[in-house]
Amino acid sequence: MLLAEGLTKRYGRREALSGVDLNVPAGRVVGLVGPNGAGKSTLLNLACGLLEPTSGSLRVLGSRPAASAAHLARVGFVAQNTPVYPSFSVADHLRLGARLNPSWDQSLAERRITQVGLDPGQKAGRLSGGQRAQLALTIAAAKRPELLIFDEPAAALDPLARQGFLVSLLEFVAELGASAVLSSHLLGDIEQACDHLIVLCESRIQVAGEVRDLLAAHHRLVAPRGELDRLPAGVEVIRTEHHAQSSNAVVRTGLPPSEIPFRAEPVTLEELVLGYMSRANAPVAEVGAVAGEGVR
Ligand SMILES: Nc1ncnc2c1ncn2[C@@H]1O[C@H](COP(=O)(O)OP(=O)(O)OP(=O)(O)O)[C@@H](O)[C@H]1O
Repeated sequence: MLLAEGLTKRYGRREALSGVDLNVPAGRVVGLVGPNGAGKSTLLNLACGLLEPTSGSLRVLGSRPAASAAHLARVGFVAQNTPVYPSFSVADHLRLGARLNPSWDQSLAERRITQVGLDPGQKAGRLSGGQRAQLALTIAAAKRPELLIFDEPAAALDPLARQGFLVSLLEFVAELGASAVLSSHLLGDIEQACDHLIVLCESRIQVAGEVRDLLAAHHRLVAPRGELDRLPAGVEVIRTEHHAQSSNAVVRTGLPPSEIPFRAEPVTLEELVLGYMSRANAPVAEVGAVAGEGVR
């Protein structure tokens, strides 16, 4: 679904993406996470063809992004803050969608608008944030795309509206048999909705893969302080935290827990993501250390 090789995007001298390699298979709901300024919107805008790479390549559903009108119809995009036309009514948005999209599914659009309780006569500028997000999602989905891309669509919504939005998103993905990419700072949302994870920090991919595989390959270790040096080869330390008597570490390894000389517990998705974000922020000399107290 997404294949990037050496993908680089510069804005002037600022490198927003640096040599990104990615291979995400079709049929996934992908969570894209990373701190502010990491390059998430840049990656999503490249995937929609709104930006051109400076170098490297990106293929979306097997083609260059926005390669043709037919390819554009295969991708639905909901931009940050779910923009709509304020003076157009909900029904006007559906009419516009029908005019602009050859594969438009009016009955799907009308059914969803009714289901989420939107008034077709209401001006979009008077909708709440949650209602606007539902409208934008409906328009993107009524194109019947193979891939839905969302840039922080639910960031401004209250927990109940966010939940409603996520449920709608997953229902669309199931109904359309589509893939989806969703950028978010809300790790709970990612955990709930996504089966594939990309952590992007400092313009680079820190880790990417199936959530299930990533959780299986990472552990939280609890060791007496100063003893993490005894970790065997093949255990990569992602993050350590030192207390008076003990050290905790998030590690990545293919070794069975029985071969690790400390108590190994499962990690949560949040611990995993925070581990990689902290490592990306660590001073250069400490990044890449394999074990011990050098990595924080
Ligand atoms: N049009 C632009 N011109 C110059 N620099 C830009 C432009 N757009 C983004 N940048 C810079 O590129 C970097 C990546 O920005 P981007 O918006 O992709 O990050 P992000 O991960 O989506 O951030 P956020 O979570 O805050 O939305 C940032 O340093 C940003 O300042």
